Amino acid sequence: MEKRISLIQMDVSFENPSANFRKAEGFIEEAMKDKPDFICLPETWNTGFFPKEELEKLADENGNTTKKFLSKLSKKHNVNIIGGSVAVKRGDQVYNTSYIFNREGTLVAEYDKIHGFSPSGENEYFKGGENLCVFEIDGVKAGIVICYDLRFLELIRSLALKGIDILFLPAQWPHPRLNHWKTLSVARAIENQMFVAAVNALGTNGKLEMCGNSMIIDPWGNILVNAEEEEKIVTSVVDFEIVKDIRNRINVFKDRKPHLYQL
Ligand SMILES: NC(=O)CCC(=O)C(=O)O
Repeated sequence: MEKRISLIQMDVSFENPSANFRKAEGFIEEAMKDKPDFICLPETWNTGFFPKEELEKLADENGNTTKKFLSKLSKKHNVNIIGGSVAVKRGDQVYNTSYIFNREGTLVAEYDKIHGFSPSGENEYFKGGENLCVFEIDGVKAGIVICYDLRFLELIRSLALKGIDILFLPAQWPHPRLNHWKTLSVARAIENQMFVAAVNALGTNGKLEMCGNSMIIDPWGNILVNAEEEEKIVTSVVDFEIVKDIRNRINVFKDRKPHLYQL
């Protein structure tokens, strides 16, 4: 089974949700020229990563604006949208939440980022999620994690053990850690023998400069496409037969000895 995946590597305007919604809509329209089955947005594309003083004011109340927006566009274009993530206010907490919509414009899954990036104080401003997220769209079994979650290999192995064939990874990952972004994304693809669709942002937040390099990586660790550091859409075909093939050739999942380690 083959699917076309488009990553929107967007320069996110810091603290400017209305400009970001306009830009995301334009990019989704433009991505349709590549006839994708899946379109993916980056992390906190509504606010940037992340406003501190203005967070509560700028966060999307119950995700209502984002859900309406993604539902309308996925239905209009008959495309599945992995909605990156947005800052969402629920009750008196703010979450870093991803919404996933299918071609019919129906919300099929949502995920709250589990690990807040403590060096930036994200864990103090956002409430961390408590649930893993696995979903199926168009016959594809997928999981999602957000940015800093990438460093927690146990989380991603847990998703792989639930049988996912592709991991979506929206991010706002900055310089100077481009090397970590690339190396860890490729490592997660190789060690779990799955595709990784890693969609980073561009843009600045004070001293932080996001490093782009959105990539689709196959289970052998080949980078099928890389947006480098340009604001643009990149698209690749992914062939899910490769997942079955590599797992037959080098059957890591069969050869594991989990009684000797935690996971
Ligand atoms: N948005 C993030 O979670 C940033 C993560 C990061 O910069 C890192 O892990 O390094």
